[in-house]
Amino acid sequence: MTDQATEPRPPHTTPLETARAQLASAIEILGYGEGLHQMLATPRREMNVAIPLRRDDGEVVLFTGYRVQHNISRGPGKGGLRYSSSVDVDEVRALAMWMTWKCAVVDVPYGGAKGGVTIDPRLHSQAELERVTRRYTSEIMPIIGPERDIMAPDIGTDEQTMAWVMDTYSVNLGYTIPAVTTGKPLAVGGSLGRPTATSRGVVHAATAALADAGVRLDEVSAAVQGFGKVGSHACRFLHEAGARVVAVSDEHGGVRAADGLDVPALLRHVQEAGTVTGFAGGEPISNAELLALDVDLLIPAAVEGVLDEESAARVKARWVVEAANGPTTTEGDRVLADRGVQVVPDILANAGGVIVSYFEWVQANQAYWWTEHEIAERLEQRMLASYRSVASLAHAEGLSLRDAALAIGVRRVAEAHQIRGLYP
Ligand SMILES: NC(=O)C1=CN([C@@H]2O[C@H](COP(=O)(O)OP(=O)(O)OC[C@H]3O[C@@H](n4cnc5c(N)ncnc54)[C@H](OP(=O)(O)O)[C@@H]3O)[C@@H](O)[C@H]2O)C=CC1
Ligand SMILES: O=C(O)CCC(=O)C(=O)O
Repeated sequence: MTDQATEPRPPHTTPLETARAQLASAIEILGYGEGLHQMLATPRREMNVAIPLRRDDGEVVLFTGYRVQHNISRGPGKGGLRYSSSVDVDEVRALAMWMTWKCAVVDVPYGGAKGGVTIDPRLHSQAELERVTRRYTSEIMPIIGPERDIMAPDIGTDEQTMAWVMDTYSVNLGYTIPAVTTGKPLAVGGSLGRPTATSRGVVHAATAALADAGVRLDEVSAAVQGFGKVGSHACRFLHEAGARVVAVSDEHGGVRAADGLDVPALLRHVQEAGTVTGFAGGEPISNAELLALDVDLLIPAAVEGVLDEESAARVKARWVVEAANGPTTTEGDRVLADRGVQVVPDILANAGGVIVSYFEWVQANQAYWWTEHEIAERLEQRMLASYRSVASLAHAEGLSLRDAALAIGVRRVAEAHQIRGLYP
């Protein structure tokens, strides 16, 4: 009999290890050879840049930034820009690889890319963040552009960041080029519906997964980890659809109310306090406790790796819908599968953001703008059609939704290589 207390813990799985293991699983399912595997595992192009910043008080500090283009065979690189003190090149490589499969699964004509700067944006003024963003953009100018690589917001960045990137790029070329970023403010060529698109897509994916089991959203309870751009709107949409949102959290901790949180009041609290903690309409709860709550639907919407072997073993939810990128490690995935938890994978569940980014890029390229209704309708159609093709393959082949989504995404990218003549 094993002594649980003395058994060594498995080493922490990094996002890149998770991404590589997922690719290996898809390669096996598809029966591809080692040459193609290596090509798909390796980023096509990477740039590391040094970003000196003169702080508001005159001190000079140096940051490191990255842009990784994992694959550009189906179109330009596409993916967010992350500002976080924990960003490193391997994390950006993993996020870029996930973008490649995501864009292919929902069939938007892009490859996959991601950027990051190792900086905690909460410790800097807007003026400092603007200088960092402009310097980072200037350094990576040679590899970005509307036909090369298009940026969008991710953790720690927002519409304003995208406006600075777009302006820096445009000023360097001498004319305005809105399509170099997406997730911009409307005033500079942003799209209606982009700020809420990822969250809407998550709720469409959740609705479809529940419907496959004959369950409606207004019958379920939900817990959401992360209350930023994605998590906060996801809570709002779940609440509006009649789901009982019983717990939410951010990096400081969480709040819980068994009968359901008053989400509009919670959103007002966060506007004032900057955190969900201290909300009078709920009891305090830790992030670890939130993941283990007895709810129907669990939505991780924060960072990678939160559902590992240990935390996954405590999950009581019947569905995990991954709003975050890479929230489940390979071991966590196995544990959830063994326990019968249905996981709607990140590359499908959170693709609403890149779908509406694609709509924004199309609109900017045409200089012709769609209505919010048109965008919401096209987003829903594409999310549901993508979910259906993933779920059908999973059903037909006896695969998990993750393996089915990866198989579709990886196969489409491999086909592009083959047809272009790059098949090794
Ligand atoms: N923005 C988008 O369009 C898309 C985002 N994603 C993914 O969604 C996730 C969230 O992104 P986004 O909402 O944009 O990012 P934000 O920076 O807007 O929000 C991140 C949220 O996560 C919280 N958080 C950070 N670290 C932890 C932690 N260790 N435990 C619990 N909560 C934590 C933050 O808390 P605090 O506020 O206290 O710092 C904040 O509430 C990321 O995985 C991102 O890659 C995926 C597709 C598109
Ligand atoms: O909107 C985009 O281009 C990509 C957003 C993103 O970074 C993601 O989907 O992870």
